[in-house]
Amino acid sequence: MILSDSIVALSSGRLPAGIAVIRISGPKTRFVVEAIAGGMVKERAAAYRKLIATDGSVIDHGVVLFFPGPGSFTGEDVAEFQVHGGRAVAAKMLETIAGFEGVRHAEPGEFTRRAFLNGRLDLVETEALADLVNAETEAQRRFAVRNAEGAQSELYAEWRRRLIHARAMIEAEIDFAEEDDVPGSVSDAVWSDVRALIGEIDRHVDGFRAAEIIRDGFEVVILGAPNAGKSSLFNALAKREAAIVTDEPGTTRDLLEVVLDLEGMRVWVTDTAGLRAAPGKVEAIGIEKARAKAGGADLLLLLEDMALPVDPGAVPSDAPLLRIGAKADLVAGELLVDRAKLYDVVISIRTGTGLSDLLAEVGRRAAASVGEIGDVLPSRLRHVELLKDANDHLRTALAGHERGQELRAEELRLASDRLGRITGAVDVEDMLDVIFSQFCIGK
Ligand SMILES: Nc1nc2c(c(=O)[nH]1)N(C=O)[C@@H](CNc1ccc(C(=O)N[C@@H](CCC(=O)O)C(=O)O)cc1)CN2
Ligand SMILES: Nc1nc2c(ncn2[C@@H]2O[C@H](COP(=O)(O)OP(=O)(O)OP(=O)(O)O)[C@@H](O)[C@H]2O)c(=O)[nH]1
Ligand SMILES: [Mg+2]
Repeated sequence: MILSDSIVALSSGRLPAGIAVIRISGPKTRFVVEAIAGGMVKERAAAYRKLIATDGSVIDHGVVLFFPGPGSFTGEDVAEFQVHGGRAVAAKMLETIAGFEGVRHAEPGEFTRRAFLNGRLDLVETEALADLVNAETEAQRRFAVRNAEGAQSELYAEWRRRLIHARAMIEAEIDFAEEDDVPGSVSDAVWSDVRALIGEIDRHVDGFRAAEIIRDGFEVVILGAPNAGKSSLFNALAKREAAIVTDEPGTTRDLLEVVLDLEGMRVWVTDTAGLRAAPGKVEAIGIEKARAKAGGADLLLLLEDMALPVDPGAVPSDAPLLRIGAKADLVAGELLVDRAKLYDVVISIRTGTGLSDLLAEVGRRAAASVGEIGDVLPSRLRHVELLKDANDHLRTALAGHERGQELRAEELRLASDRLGRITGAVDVEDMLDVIFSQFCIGK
C-alpha cells in the first residue's frame, strides 16, 4: 500500500500542559526532522535540539525522537517533537510541519489506521486501543490492555484455525469418498469438535453482558417503603446532600443517580420513590419510574426501617437483592439481635454502622458480575453479531446431513469468514470509518 501523504498532529492532551507531543508519520518524516531539528537524530534515542521554523527563527528547544519504519507504531517512519506545552508553541510546530509539501494535518485515528493498514495491529486490537485511551476505571483499563495485547484476537484466530482444519478434513473426505480412504471416525471427530466450538462461542457471547458492565457500569437501585431511609443512605454513598431527606413519607419522587468507583468498577446507585399503594399523582409517577429502573438493575438494595418495618409489596424485579435493615440505632438489645437476622446487612446512617460493610458487599458483587479477571469477553456488539452469525452457520453445517458434505463444508467456510471479519483478516473496508471515528485526533 502506498500512502504518500505524511500526517502530523498533536498527540498529547489539552493545552497548556507541561509538555506537548507533536507526532509525524510518513515518507516526509526524515526530511521534516532534518529541517526542523537542524539535522537527523539517532534512531530510537532521545535527542535535545533547537527547533527552527521555516524563516530560521527558534520555535522552542525540545526532545526529538525518530522511529524508522517498519518498526514503528504506524509501520512508517515516525518522529516526535516533545516541546513545552504552550498553545502557541504547539500551534507554531503544527503550522511549520504541515507547511511542508506532502505533509497535512491527520484525521482522528489516522495514525492507528495506518498501523492497521500496515498490519501492525488487527481490528480487535485497534478497538482495544480506543478502549484503553478512553478507560476511566481500573477494570476498564485491565480489560482493554489485555485485548490490546491480543488476548481476544488470539481466541478468534484459534477458533478460525480449528474451523479451517475441520473444513480441510471434510473436503478430504469428499475427495476420497469413493476410495473410502478417510475413515468415518475422522469426520465424527470433526463434527464433535464443531459441536464443542458452538458451545464455546455461545458461552463467550454470554460474556458480552459482563463487558457492558465493565464499560457502562454496574446498576444498583435502592428500593423500599417510604421513609425507610433510602435517600439518607444515598446521600451517605454520594458523600453530599444530593437527595432531599425529610420525616414525611413520599419525599423522593424522581430518580437520582450517583456514580461510585468500587473495586475498580464503575457503580451507579439510584435513589427512588418509596413503594406504596394508593400514592398521590406525582408520587405514583415516581413509583412507576422506580419499578422500571429496578427491572434493569444488576443489584437491588431493599431497605427496611428496623424500628418500623413496612411491607413495600412485591419487589418489581428479579435482580439479585440485598436485604438491608436501616436505622439500626433506633432498636437495641434483644430486639436488635432478633431483627438483624432478617437482613443481609444492618446499617445506621445516624451512627455510620454497617456502611463500610455494605460498600464492600456491593463492590464484591460488582466485581463478581464481570467474572474472572482473565476472562476474554467480546467487547463490541459488532463482535457479538458476527459470532452469532458464525454459530448460525456452524449449526446449519452440523444439522445438514441430507444437504451433502459440500454444502456443510461451505457453511464451515462461512463461519470462519465471520470470525475473520471480527479481527479484520477478511474483507473489512466497509467497517473502517466507523471504527476509526472512535479515536481522537493524534491517535
Ligand atoms: N512517546 C510515545 N509514547 C507512546 C506511544 C508513542 O507513539 N509515542 N505509543 C503509541 O501509541 C504507545 C506505545 N506504542 C508503540 C508501539 C510500537 C513502537 C515501536 O517502535 N515498535 C517497534 C520496536 C519494538 C521494540 O523495540 O521492542 C516494533 O514493533 O518493531 C513504539 C511505540 C504508548 N506510548
Ligand atoms: N434514627 C435514624 N433516622 C434515620 C436514619 N436514616 C434516615 N433516618 C430518618 O428517616 C426519615 C426518612 O429518611 P429518608 O432518607 O428521607 O427516607 P426515604 O426512604 O428516602 O423516604 P421517601 O423518599 O419518602 O421514600 C428522615 O427523618 C431521616 O432523618 C437512621 O439511620 N437513623
Ligand atoms: Mg427519599
